[in-house]
Amino acid sequence: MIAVEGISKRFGDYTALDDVSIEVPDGSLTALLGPSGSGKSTLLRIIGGLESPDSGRVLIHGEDATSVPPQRREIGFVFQHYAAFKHMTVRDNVAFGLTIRKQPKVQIAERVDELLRIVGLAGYAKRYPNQLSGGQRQRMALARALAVEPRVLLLDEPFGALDAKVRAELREWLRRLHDEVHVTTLLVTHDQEEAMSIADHIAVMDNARIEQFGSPRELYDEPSNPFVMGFLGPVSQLGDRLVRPHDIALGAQSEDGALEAMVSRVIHLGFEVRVELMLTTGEAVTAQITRTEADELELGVGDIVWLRSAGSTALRAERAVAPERANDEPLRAAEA
Ligand SMILES: Nc1ncnc2c1ncn2[C@@H]1O[C@H](COP(=O)(O)OP(=O)(O)OP(=O)(O)O)[C@@H](O)[C@H]1O
Repeated sequence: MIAVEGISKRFGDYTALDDVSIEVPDGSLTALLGPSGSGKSTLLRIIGGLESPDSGRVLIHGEDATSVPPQRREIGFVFQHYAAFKHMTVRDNVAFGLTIRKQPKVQIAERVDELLRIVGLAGYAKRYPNQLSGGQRQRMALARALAVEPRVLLLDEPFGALDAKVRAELREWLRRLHDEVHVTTLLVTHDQEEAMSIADHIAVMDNARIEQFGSPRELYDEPSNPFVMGFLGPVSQLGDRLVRPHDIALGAQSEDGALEAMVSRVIHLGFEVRVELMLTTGEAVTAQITRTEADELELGVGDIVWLRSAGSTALRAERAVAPERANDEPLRAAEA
């Protein structure tokens, strides 16, 4: 387990991390998710020992690692732009950490073969880094980081420089790799879909703090505040409530507690239909319903419909923090 306790970090008078605590369960793939500048990379770099905190502690498997140099933390790193040795083959790049540790040649060869197989580069051992695609280079980087059997893998936007299609493929690939290797992994990303689709746990960061920590489902269904709710998916405001567009039910008849609205646009997205509406207050609301529901209502622009919140995920719009979570409650993952 990686535990971060009360870490703060300032750069001049800018606060990059403000009393951050988090526990990353053993063997999990945990994402640090947040907008640019929220402090994700700084937290990762402090865990890796590339940056030192002003206060607080980093515990790796129960040992205080706060002042242990990075090379002795048994950590593997992969960054967005990986600096490979250009004059070395893929095989030698992957073997690098083992070679400098002077391990027996036969053992190195076996381990490298296995790693190249795991990352799907078995046929590429003799190539040079500039003969690989961007995605292949990042997979080589992963193999190289894993070669020395780190206790922890730290990934900082490892697919950030790749195009959307390759990103999506590598994301699935990383999940499968993690299922095979099970090394405790922390992934920095600003992409909520990436975090939601592969992480066991997500820490949502904003303004130098962790806003919420939990499974993707917990965060989506029970966001503790409007920031988390909005960062993980679309949000509509219905009266004084923030709800998910797919949690808005549309009816043709007026009913208690429902809000009157006029249909301003109907957008067919295949199975789903996005309905843009205008409340009597003049506020715009977006609802997402199924094609069947839209057909039953025979929705057309200018129609009057009645909206109510039908889902369980709703926050009061003016409230910053949900009442069930106190501010000082420690952030930790649910039992796996
Ligand atoms: N060495 C440094 N010196 C001064 N300021 C820094 C330094 N490193 C980071 N910062 C500042 O700290 C803040 C947090 O940076 P950090 O890189 O941790 O954010 P991030 O959430 O990872 O964002 P991004 O996704 O853009 O990398 C930023 O405003 C950044 O400018």
